[in-house]
Amino acid sequence: MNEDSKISALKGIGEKTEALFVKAGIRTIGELLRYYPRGYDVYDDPVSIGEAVEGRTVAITGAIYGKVQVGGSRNMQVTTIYLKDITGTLKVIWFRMPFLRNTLARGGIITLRGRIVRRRDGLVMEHPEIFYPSAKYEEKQGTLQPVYPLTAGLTNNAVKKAMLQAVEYLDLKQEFLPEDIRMKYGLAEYNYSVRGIHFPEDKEEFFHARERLVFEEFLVFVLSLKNLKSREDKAKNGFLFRDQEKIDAFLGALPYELTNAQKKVWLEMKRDMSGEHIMSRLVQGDVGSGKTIVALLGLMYAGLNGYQGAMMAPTEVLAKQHYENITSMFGQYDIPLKTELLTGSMTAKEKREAYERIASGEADIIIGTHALIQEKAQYRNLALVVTDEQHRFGVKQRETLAGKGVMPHILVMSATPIPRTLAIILYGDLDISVIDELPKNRLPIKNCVVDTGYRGTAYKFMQKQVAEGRQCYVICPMVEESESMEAENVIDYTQMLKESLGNGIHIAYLHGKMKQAEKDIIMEAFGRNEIQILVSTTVIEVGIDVPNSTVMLIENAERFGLAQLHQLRGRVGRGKHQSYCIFMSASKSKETKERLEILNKSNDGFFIASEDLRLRGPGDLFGIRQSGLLDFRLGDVFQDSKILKMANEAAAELLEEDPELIKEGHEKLRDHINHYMSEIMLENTL
Ligand SMILES: Nc1ncnc2c1ncn2[C@@H]1O[C@H](COP(=O)(O)OP(=O)(O)OP(=O)(O)O)[C@@H](O)[C@H]1O
Repeated sequence: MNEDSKISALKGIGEKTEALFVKAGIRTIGELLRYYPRGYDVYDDPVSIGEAVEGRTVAITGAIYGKVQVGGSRNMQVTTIYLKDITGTLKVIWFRMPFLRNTLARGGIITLRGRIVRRRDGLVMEHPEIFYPSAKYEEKQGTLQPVYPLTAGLTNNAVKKAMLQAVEYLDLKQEFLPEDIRMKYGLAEYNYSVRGIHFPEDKEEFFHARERLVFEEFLVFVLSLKNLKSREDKAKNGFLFRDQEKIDAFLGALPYELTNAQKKVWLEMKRDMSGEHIMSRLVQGDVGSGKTIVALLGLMYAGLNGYQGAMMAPTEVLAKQHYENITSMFGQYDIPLKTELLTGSMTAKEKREAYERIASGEADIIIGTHALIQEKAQYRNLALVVTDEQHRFGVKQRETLAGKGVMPHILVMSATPIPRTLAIILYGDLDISVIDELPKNRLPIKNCVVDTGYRGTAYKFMQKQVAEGRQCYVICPMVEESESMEAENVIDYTQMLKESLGNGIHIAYLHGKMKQAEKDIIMEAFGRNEIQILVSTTVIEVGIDVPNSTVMLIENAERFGLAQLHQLRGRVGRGKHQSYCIFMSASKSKETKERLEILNKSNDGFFIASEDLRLRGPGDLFGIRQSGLLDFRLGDVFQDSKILKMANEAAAELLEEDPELIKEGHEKLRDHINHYMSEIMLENTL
């Protein structure tokens, strides 16, 4: 058995379980080993009730006090007990587990491990794991138990069981980092690290293991990027671009003037596209800074010069939004270019017809999702691709397109405020432009951080804004237990909001489990102001642009990262009306207040990102990754910026000494990079 063996080679994995693993992208032992935990349950020593702090997950040993109660609604039965120790009494609840009643009714000493939250009647432990009798806790005490990202049907236990076996077979895998690099940067060995990331004995082992794996991930990334760059440096610009009067006329007719920053970027793009080499440019700009219009100018430039331009959006909702805006602008400003939409959810017939118009050159500007670069999409003369930073679209896509013999100009848009030093490493293959100025007509968003007692006032405020013709977003409280409950939760919340606000205001909801067509209908209606209040999960966060919306109410703001809150807030303040963001939080903790205060004070993405990092501190690596930027499996470019810089330095040294990686001790690393590059290619064609 080796890393390429199928996972069915492991004990206890039959056909059904294998199918579940495959659904999660795990076919081989190697893929299983790289399926890293998304967090850990830390089984710390039990604390007393008096020491229980809101927001923490703790273990508490105590006596079951009084009767077991089962209440709540039929859909959501709630089992309640009281736990008592010498420092106090704590309420404990479980959802949808009425059968616990019999076990708990026996009374006695028990250990419970769960999250402490604040409810109306004080601190409550929610849905804890039960150790009964309490001595059972000792078996787990002091350990870190992996928590894996799961797809429907696959349990954490199933992954853990398979992983334990895979880790056993690890010695089959050889170290591939060159020994001198491992020594210089003090990195742990591969075997130790893989074992340590899945089943760390203690926190120290976890940190060492993680550091090595993050380094390895960054090193491979940086090396492939440099590899790509050296190949691309030579790419000559085979297109002929001439200035287009229609673009100047278009700019003159727009209801606003471009900001100086936008003008500068547009000039840089024009220079690139008519220059000697193929353009590879990243445009970085804070939320709402007006990146879309700049991208559109690029697309028009391609189209009016007789070429095709394509724009790839990260979600279907966004692709549709761009398609509609661009199509209507072309109509309004008399731009003789034909637009085409291409997304995964279109019917086979619709897609076929779109492919035909793309291949024949009838379509000039093509807007869509991933589908844009799939095998069947053959372009007539594609000269520009605009993409989004998400999912490393830039790198993957270039490889795929190059594989089709097409070498278009590339423009990557990013709203992530990464400091320049990091951007240069991460986008080493791109030139960087920054839009560092917001449109002039903008009024800064007014922020406030409030507790849930303010909810009624917030609703009245939204009512008033709607009466003035404006629109609002409400980000619903999150449900951590499960995705399907999230949908239910949004629906319940919407119902409650309808009851509070009465008829006359159209309120609709949006969540990740809805079908694409349903989401489209809602977003389009919201765009036309037929819906005034949109209740949503965070699916709304990227790029949605409805400038008439002026209120963003975020429930449970304490549960989001600052960067994400900033993105959410960016959905308002996009037009000429004064906008407001209300961060509502049930938490009384000082840390939460301090964090939210940063958003209250500032609307500047760069400042927020740096403050967020400062507050969290470099040791705060447990649990969920914060940014998820660039789709790294383990590394977080913000929190692991030191490791990223180290890996970059190591890559530069390596390539200087051995540019082709052919010297002794480097072959395994080279194989690994080739494997990584082909993985990227594979993901593209799936
Ligand atoms: N120079 C400008 N003056 C006034 N309004 C502008 C200007 N440039 C863009 N806008 C408008 O500002 C709004 C936001 O622009 P856009 O959607 O391009 O932002 P963005 O940078 O893509 O933001 P996000 O990252 O949040 O998607 C749009 O409604 C757009 O029409």
